[in-house]
Amino acid sequence: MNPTIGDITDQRPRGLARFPDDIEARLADAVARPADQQPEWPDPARARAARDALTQLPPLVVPGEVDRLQARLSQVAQGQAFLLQAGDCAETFDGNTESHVTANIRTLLQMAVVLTYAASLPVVKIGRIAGQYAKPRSNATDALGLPVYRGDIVNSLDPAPGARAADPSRMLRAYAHSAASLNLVRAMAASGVADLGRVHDWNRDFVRTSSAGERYEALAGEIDRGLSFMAASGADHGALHTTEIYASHEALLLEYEHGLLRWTGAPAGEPRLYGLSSHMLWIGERTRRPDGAHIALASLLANPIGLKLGPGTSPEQAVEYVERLDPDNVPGRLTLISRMGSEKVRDVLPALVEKVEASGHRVVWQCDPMHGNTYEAASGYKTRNFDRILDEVKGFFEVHKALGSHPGGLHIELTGDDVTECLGGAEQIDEDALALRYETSCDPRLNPKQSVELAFLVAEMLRP
Ligand SMILES: O=C[C@H](O)[C@H](O)COP(=O)(O)O
Ligand SMILES: C=C(OP(=O)(O)O)C(=O)O
Repeated sequence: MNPTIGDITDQRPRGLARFPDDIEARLADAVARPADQQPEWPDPARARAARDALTQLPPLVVPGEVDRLQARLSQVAQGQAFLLQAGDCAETFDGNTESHVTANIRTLLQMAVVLTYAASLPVVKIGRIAGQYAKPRSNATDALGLPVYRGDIVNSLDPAPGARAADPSRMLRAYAHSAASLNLVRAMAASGVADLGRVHDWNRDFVRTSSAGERYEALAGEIDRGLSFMAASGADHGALHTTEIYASHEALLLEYEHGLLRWTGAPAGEPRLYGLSSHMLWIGERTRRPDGAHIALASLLANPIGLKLGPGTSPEQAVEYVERLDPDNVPGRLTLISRMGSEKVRDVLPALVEKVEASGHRVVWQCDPMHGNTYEAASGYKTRNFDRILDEVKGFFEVHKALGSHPGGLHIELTGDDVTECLGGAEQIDEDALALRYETSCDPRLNPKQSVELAFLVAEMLRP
C-alpha cells in the first residue's frame, strides 16, 4: 500500500510513445500550458518517475464503465434522471478504512433513495471517492508559514517542514488507496448492501431518531408503501437489490492524471483517450483558466467532465467552456457545477443557463451548495451553515423552474461519520459544538443526519 520512491525509480516505462502521434502532440501542448495549483516538487525528475510508474499499472476503472456513466449522464442532461455526487472534501490515507468508506456510501445511498422517490427519476450516484486526494488552496503557506497542505497525494497534514514537502511517492500510495476503496465500492454496489429495502430501513431509523423526524414521516411512509406494493406485485427484480455507483475526483494533479491516461476503448468501441484514474473527472474553480493545462487536458478525454463555475463566471465564458469541452455536442458530456453562494445564485445563474441552453449544448446542470457558502467562525473553524446550503439549492431549483431547464443534480461534501463541521440542521450544531468532532483535513462536510435531512428537504422541492 505504501511503495517507496525506490519502487518508483525501479520501474522503467516500456516505450515512451503511448498514444497516436496527433494525440501525443495535443497532450504535449496541453501539459506545457500554465498549470495552477501544482506542487513544487523538490526533485521534478522523481515526479516524472512516479508518473511513468503509473503508466505501467493497471487502470483504476475501465472504458466500459466510463461509457456507461456517460450514457447515464446523457439521460440526466435530457431531464430523464437526476445526479447525486457526494463524498469527502479530501480523502486521506489514514481515513481510507472499511468503516469510513462504508459509511460514506451508505449516506450517498440513503440520500439517493429519497431523491429517487421524490423526483420519480433514476438517480445517478457518483462518489467523491477513490482519488479525491488533491486540494487546491487559497494560499501557498499556512498560518505557521509552512507549505500548505495540498492533499495526501502531495504532502502530509502534519505541521512539520519535512512532512509538508511535496513527495511524489505519495502518488503511488494514492493509486493504491484508490484501488482499495474502489474495490469495496464495486463490491458494495453489487452485493446487496445497496438493497432498496435495506437502505430505506436506514432512513426509517433516521426519521425515528432525528429531532425533525416528524416532518419527514409522511414521505418515509409513502416510500414504505411503494416498496410494499412492489414486493406484493412481484416486481422484485435485480434492480432493487444492486445499484451502480461511480467514482469521481478533481483532476488537479497533472502528473497523476497523466500517468493514468490510456489509449483504449470499450470492447465494441473505438480507441480514445481515457483518464482511467476515475469514471468522471472535474476541473475546479481555481484551475479552470481557459488557456491552462487543466482545460486543455480535459478537452482531450473521453470521460464525462465536470466544471466548477463560481459567481465570477460570465455567460460568454460559460459558452466558451461548453464549446471547448463539448465540441461534439454530446448530451451529458459536460456537467456544469454552479457554486455561487446562496446570496448570488439567483442573480448570477439565470444568465448562464439561458446562454448555454441557447447554444444548443445539452449539459447537466448541477448545484454545489457547499463551496460558495464557506466562512470562518469566530472560533477559527472553517464552516458552512445548513440553512445557507439549503437556500442555495432552493435558488438553483427556482432558477431552473423559471427558465424551464432541468435542475440536474447536487454536488455535496459529506461524510458518513458523525462529525461536527457544518452548523445547523435539525441537531442544531452551533459554533461551540464545532470543536467536538471537527475531523476534516480541508473543508467542512455535512454529517450523515444533515445529509439525509438535506435529501428530505430537497425531496419536498422536487415533488410535482
Ligand atoms: O475544497 C476547496 C478548496 O480546496 C478549499 O476551500 C481551499 O481552502 P483554503 O481556502 O483553506 O485554502
Ligand atoms: C475545490 C473544490 O471546489 P471548487 O473548485 O468549487 O472550489 C472541491 O469541490 O473540492
